[in-house]
Amino acid sequence: MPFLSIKPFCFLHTHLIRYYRNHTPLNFNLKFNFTTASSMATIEEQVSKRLWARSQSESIGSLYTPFVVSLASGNLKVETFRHYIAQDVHFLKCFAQAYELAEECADDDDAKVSISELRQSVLQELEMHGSFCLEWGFDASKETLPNSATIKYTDFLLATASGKIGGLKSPETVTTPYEKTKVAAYTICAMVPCMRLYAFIGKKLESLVDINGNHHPYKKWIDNYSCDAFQAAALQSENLLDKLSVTLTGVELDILQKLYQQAMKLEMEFFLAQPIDQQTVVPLSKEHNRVTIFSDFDLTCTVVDSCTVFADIAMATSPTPAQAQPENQSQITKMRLTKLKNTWEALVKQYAEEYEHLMETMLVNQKGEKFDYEGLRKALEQLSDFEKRANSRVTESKILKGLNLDDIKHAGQHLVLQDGCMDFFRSVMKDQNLNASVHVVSYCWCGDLIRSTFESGGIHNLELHANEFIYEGLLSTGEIIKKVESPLDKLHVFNDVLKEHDQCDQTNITIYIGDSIGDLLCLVEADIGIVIGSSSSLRKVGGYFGVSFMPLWLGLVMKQREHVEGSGFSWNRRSGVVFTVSSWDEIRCLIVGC
Ligand SMILES: Cc1ncc(CN)c(N)n1
Repeated sequence: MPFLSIKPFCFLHTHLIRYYRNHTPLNFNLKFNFTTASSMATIEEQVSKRLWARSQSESIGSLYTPFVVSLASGNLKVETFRHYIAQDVHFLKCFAQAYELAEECADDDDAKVSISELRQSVLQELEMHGSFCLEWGFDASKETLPNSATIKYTDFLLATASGKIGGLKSPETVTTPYEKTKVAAYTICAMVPCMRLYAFIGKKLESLVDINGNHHPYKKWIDNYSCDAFQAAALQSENLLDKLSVTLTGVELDILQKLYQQAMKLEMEFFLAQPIDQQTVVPLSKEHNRVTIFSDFDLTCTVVDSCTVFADIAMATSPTPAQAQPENQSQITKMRLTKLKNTWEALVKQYAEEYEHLMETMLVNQKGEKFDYEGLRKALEQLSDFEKRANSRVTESKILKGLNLDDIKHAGQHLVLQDGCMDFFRSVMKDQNLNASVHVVSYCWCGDLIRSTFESGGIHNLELHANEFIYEGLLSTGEIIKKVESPLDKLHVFNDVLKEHDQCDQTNITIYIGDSIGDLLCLVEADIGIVIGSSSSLRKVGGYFGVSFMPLWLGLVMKQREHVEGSGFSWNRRSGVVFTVSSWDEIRCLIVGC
């Protein structure tokens, strides 16, 4: 089991940092940092930036919708695009109207000017839609009725702009300048995510225009949202929101957050509501009804390596000197604790040194251009031997002796997972269209930790392939039933499972999710290998053997672009390409949709 990421005794600390990062209230800076004018500027910036950062699930969700992926690929049917433009006209007219209402409510002259400028840019966008109609021969008047997703957003926006916001008084009573400014802030807040999202999507799609040799059929649309003027308008709307929200209380900032999230959700639903009459690469659940998912656990699902958890439990299990009564007893306990700590440190040090040496010897030959599966496998055989030796040292040291099963389960229940990880497993398990089997394949020393982690999230039916502690009563003996110790062991598990599944169903598609070198063989063997995180050693070793790393979204857009209607989407095992993601949300969007 890799020790490399071990920082003994930092488990609780990491928990705290992570908890803090996820739970810092939007009004945190207002409470703690409101003394000077310059600090106010930081506060102003932060509201819109924080709100956007918290909307990652919806922004990624929008990017992975069948509509946006097909639009990006250039093969979206023109009829779908026409329908979208007609819906967007309703959306934009309402947007312009909401700006008017917000301008009336704002009491600051600069804010009024800014709102008026933003309104002008919407009118220009509407002109662009008119030019689309001319260029593509659409008759915008043919389709006049907004669909339910469009209505949901326009109703929401107009209600907000009229002061009908949860918890606020009825609109007629919004009379004081303070209350009116608040309504202006709320209204702009319900619009800012739409601007930021389109600026984000515009930039993402811009890079693809070149891939299409500058002949992208929707180039004009992409240019409009990636251009400097639109990017500046998005920023202007954010600055406006930051300014308008300076005087808001904590409760009002919470309302702001809800409005922002609601707008993001409705934006995503707007994309999802576009009728797509063509095969799309996402979500996989639409085209493939049998999916076998494999995932690594340490640092793929978790934020810290489970070695650290066991180190912490071992330290905590050993009584502290203060707890022991007599002086000589206290001395003995102190020595035991020091010995335990030194043993851990020695194990970690030896692991790190040998690992580094192994890396040097593994990568001595000329770096190949082509994908070299056999070379990779041979190199990882060496790594397998090394991992097994390291595990033997751990069991011989008896460092894992005396850990209580209840403590392990408790640690598992409180283990912090990567954002979106638990949601991913839950949504895969409950997706009716997807006949998914889910396997967790891990070097972790103790399967009980993993089981209790997932069970605490309500997940009971995944298949676990990991090592197990041996217990006497509730206490671990320090011995391990070794099942998955190395890259080759992971590959054996993967192949054994697939042998069964492929026999049952040829349309079965396999996905492997991992973060490190130990996952590389499975990553390249799977139909879709997905790397989460940014391990540089994984990229180095992979690159050395000709593995290429491609952002998942880009890979999907390329697949969609190559696709010929009527044929299936083919995914090749051992193609030498693995996909990269920065969050579990991307994987969820790929497999089950947004
Ligand atoms: C649905 C929607 N959202 C945002 C934008 C960018 N103004 C737009 N045109 N359409």
